[in-house]
Amino acid sequence: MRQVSNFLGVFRYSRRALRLVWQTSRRLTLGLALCTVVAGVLPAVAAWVGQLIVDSVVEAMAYHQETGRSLSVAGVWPVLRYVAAEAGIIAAIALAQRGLSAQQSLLRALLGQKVNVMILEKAGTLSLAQFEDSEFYDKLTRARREASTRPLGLVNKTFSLTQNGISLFSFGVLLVQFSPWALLILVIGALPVFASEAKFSGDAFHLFRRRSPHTRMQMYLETVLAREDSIKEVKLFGLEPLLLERYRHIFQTLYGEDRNLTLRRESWGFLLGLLGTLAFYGAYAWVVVETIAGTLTLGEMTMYLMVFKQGQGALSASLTSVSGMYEDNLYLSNLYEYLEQPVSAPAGTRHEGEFPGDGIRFEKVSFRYPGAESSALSDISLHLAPGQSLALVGRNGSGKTTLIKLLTRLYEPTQGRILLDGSDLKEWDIETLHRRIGVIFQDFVRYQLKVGENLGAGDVEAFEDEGRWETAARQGLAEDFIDAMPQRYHTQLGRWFKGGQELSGGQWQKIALSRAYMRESADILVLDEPTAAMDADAEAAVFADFRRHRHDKMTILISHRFSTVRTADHILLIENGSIIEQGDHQRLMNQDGSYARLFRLQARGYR
Ligand SMILES: Nc1ncnc2c1ncn2[C@@H]1O[C@H](COP(=O)(O)OP(=O)(O)OP(=O)(O)O)[C@@H](O)[C@H]1O
Repeated sequence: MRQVSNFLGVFRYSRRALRLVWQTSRRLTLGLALCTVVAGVLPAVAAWVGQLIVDSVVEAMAYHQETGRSLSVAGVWPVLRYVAAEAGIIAAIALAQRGLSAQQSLLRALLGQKVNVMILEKAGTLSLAQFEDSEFYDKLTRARREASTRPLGLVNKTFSLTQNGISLFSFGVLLVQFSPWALLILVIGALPVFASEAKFSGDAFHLFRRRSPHTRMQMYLETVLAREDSIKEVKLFGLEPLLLERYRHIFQTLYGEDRNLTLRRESWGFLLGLLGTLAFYGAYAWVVVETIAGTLTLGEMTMYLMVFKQGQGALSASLTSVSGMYEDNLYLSNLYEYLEQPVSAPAGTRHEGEFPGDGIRFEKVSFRYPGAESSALSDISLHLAPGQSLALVGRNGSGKTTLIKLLTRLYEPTQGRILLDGSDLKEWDIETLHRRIGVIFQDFVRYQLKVGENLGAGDVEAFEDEGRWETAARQGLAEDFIDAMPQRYHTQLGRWFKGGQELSGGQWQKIALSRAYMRESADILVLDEPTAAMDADAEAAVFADFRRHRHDKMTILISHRFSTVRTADHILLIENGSIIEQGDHQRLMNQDGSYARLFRLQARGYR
């Protein structure tokens, strides 16, 4: 029973794949269907015309022998007309097959693009938590790597199976006139090999799925070993042999499993295939004997021989389709699993808070990362009013960036709530919220795009606005080095594309800072260690400028440099996810606690 449902599983996703192909191009799908039917029926017609040729040849020969007449057009024409008809049929088959392959290539391109766009559109709706979940990330990688070519593969194979099915059926119609038993023997002989194909294809997929983490590790190692941003360190630390060895080791394990499966699959395929061949040649011998006995005409024998030959071909093609379809189906299940991944769409609709001008409030906020053992933040309460600045300090891993992730709604608090202008962040329309926040994270993105576009990324509405690029670059202190570049704002950045210029760490940081300034409409500015890679002059200038910006905006600054932190209106010292001291610089110094100790420690270092 399981085998049967396994086998029927072959068709599980065919309908969805077909719908996808139909939505991609109706004309091409119809053309494909038409060519499939034509290419399916015509071989049987050709076999039948073959019979007519032989029989009419035999008849014409007998006629000439009996009458002793010499060859005449009238005598030969009845035979030649069939030959001409067969030539026509063969030409039509060739046309249908060319039509099939042309339409398939066109559909492949269109469909690949459509599925990739679907995958990327879906990626845009997912939460950060989903991206950080390795199992989910695995699904995404698998979907991207394989599934873009699979839907058309499935449809092609479904069509090819249909085409071969039609051929086999029409051969059956011819064969049943000889003997229904012969037909039955052939069908029964072919079933075991079909079943084994379906089983092994299933095994292959499960193998593929189970080891996808290993495959992903292999892909990762490829990236580390061959990409410009990691090669510097890999070379200097001499990591190549070690990583390459790991890469080889993974391959060896995977290859061993592959080899086992391939050997089992092919040996069973061969043995069970023999059964089919046996049945086939049994029926073949039967036809030959019947012809010798005179029950079948020479023409009929020729037809059956052709039917057998082509039938064998159609059968093995169907077999290939079935095994491929099974795999395609399983891969598609992965694609749909990914596409159907539930997303908790932010449901808020607010464009304005209940108390405009109230600023940001955290009320007893705690947060634990999905799957983490302990909380990254516990019981955080704070208030930041417009025009005020807040600095977060604390050891590595104390929870500073996590607080920003909650504020920007990349994650939801596990307990407590965060209010903006008196309303819970959950109630806010997510785009309105994001428009109000300008943020640069430590790991900001270095887009391999033009300088200007790297700035424009901060405000999609002004993505191409050169005037705004220049203003932002001035505020972000990037103007000088951009002006010195060969094509100024139109210089390509990064090394991936032709003519790309690489920047220094500090210059990239200035680009990121300018990007945050692009967000003019934002009244909350968050800088997560924005100046770590800048020189001291630049840092001083950034903060001088920063103060000018503070009039009506809320600024949140994360930094390990106490010299810059001290100017903030409000300072939070965070340890293990909790606030342990807070107040302005003077107050914290007067308290003479951890902040004061750390401040003095750093000040000594600078002296
Ligand atoms: N995506 C994540 N999934 C699970 N745990 C995380 C994740 N990101 C951070 N953490 C954990 O949460 C804690 C707080 O991390 P966070 O990045 O907020 O620290 P931070 O104070 O910004 O540190 P740093 O000064 O090094 O930037 C750390 O213990 C870290 O291991």
